[in-house]
Amino acid sequence: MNVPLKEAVATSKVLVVGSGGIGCEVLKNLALSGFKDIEIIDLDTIDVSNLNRQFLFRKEHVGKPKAVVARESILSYNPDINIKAYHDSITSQDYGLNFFKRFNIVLNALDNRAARNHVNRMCLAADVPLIESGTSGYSGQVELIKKGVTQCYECQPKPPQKTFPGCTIRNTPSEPVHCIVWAKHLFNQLFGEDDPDQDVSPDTEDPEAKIEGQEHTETESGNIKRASTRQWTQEIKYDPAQLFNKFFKNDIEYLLKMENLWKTRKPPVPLTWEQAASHEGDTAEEENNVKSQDMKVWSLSKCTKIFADTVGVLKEELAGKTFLVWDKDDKPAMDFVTACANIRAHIFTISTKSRFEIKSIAGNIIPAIATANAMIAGLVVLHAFRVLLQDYQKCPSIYLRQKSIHSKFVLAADKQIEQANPKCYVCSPQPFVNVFVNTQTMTVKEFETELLKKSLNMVAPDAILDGKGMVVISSEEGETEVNNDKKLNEIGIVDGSILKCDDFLQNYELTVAINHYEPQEKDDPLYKVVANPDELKAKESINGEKNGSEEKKEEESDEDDLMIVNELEDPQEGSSKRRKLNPPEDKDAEDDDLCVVES
Ligand SMILES: Nc1ncnc2c1ncn2[C@@H]1O[C@H](COP(=O)(O)OP(=O)(O)OP(=O)(O)O)[C@@H](O)[C@H]1O
Ligand SMILES: [Zn+2]
Repeated sequence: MNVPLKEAVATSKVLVVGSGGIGCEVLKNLALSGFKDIEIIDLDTIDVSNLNRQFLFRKEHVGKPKAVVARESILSYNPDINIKAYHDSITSQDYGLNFFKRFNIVLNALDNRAARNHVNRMCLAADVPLIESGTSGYSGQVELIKKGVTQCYECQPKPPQKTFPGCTIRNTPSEPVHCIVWAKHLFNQLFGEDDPDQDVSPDTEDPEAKIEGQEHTETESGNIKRASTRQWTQEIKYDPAQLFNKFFKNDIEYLLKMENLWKTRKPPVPLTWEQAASHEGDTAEEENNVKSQDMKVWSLSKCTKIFADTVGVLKEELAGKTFLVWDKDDKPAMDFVTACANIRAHIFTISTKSRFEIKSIAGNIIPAIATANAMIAGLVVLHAFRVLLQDYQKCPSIYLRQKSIHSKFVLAADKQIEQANPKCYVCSPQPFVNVFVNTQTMTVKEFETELLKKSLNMVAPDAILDGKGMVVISSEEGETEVNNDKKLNEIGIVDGSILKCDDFLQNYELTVAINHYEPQEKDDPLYKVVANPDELKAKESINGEKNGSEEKKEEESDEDDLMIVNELEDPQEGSSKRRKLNPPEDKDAEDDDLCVVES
């Protein structure tokens, strides 16, 4: 390691987000390469299934917070490191802009898109370089995200995570996976947390099923009864025969009445409890099968028996609890899903599957590979070295992939760093405004009127709380009125929050960073805005016309309460400068950068 790098490593402050498979490896690499100031955050506790690859954790740590144990293990390698652990979600409002600004670099080691999007946006706003990474089985990727230099995590649309339309699941399954998803939904309807999106009964709103001229009527089997499925199940005391006949006979008969669905498809065949229990068709084949129990495809009669048995066991498990959580590793829960998925597959003439196959589909299982995590974590820290020396151009994305006949390389790098997408909603240059408000006393309505409209020249603002994706102010009447009288902090707008604001009536977007501020002296303004005043207006619209805000400026502002400070000034020094500048007689040459809104 050369001297400048050694120094940079020893003096930099690093945040590691996530201490799972990649995070443990990254932490070990950081500790062994001389980093002295590390913070680590993870929301989870240690599960026994983590131990095969998350080597900072041992059996005795199961159930303890990952971040806390990771810190202790790292300190046992090197007690001289200053390392702080947070057992929390990075998306919590406690980790706002000012939290991120404290770091020289952020290293993501996460496993979900929502948290990655959040950290991406915070790092862009705080202008802190972020190294993003991930693995999936034997594949992986490392990518640098640096404001103004590279593309961001959200520059390119990501393929949607695979979901199936509700009507395919409820009305017209055609593949085993559709039956497996339905069976998981059935588990939740009977034993799990109520989720209206997981209805299992026939979908009468299916556009394909609609008969022209016939309005939808509320029917026994259709959407309307949905809410009472659990109640009915309790009333019949989880009687397996009645449950079976509802889901596999009555509901199927109901589906058959939606004749449009079966014009081009093979119609399902309703199945009664008695028929299924005494079904003989494939028993002999099963008996002859030498494979292990998990690899066998159960016969229909066996599925029916297991359905009845597991309903009994799960009913007992539910007693005294509000709901059960489906888990692929919970035997009765997995057996129930296997049985139900195969019974439904039988009804729709879809191929049935072994418990093993159904488990891997139902659990979305892609095995985590320790060596893939280790390679990616090594590359993350090598990228971090270059970033600390500001060698950004030497940090193109690197991909880990399985060796194939097409390529003998396991690691492949892009030729150069990817430029940002100029149309990216998240990172395209957008006026950035720092506002200083008392988040504990200002109401949402006051914020909208005083800040967004009067100070920032918006006419019909929509404001989204970044990271949470929550619309806090809407130009649509009635949509966010409930927020009006709430204090900003009551709806999660706190120091370090970021609001994406868009004007419905003008071509005008702003990113607003919130800073909590309490006036200290009598003549301190109630709030302040730090921005480039030229940016605080609508862009010309497509046809070249200006709109809205010019006139508005004329009529507004009898304010002593507000000042707009040019962003070239240090906002933290605002109050001393303000005192100097507010009274007209104090104005001197230095003040040219400042713009005070006058009445
Ligand atoms: N919002 C978040 N804030 C903090 N940590 C998070 C957040 N979301 C996910 N994580 C953490 O990121 C880590 C990702 O690690 P990994 O992909 O190895 O997942 P895992 O849950 O440990 O393992 P697996 O999913 O394979 O069972 C997890 O420890 C998880 O708790
Ligand atoms: Zn972007």
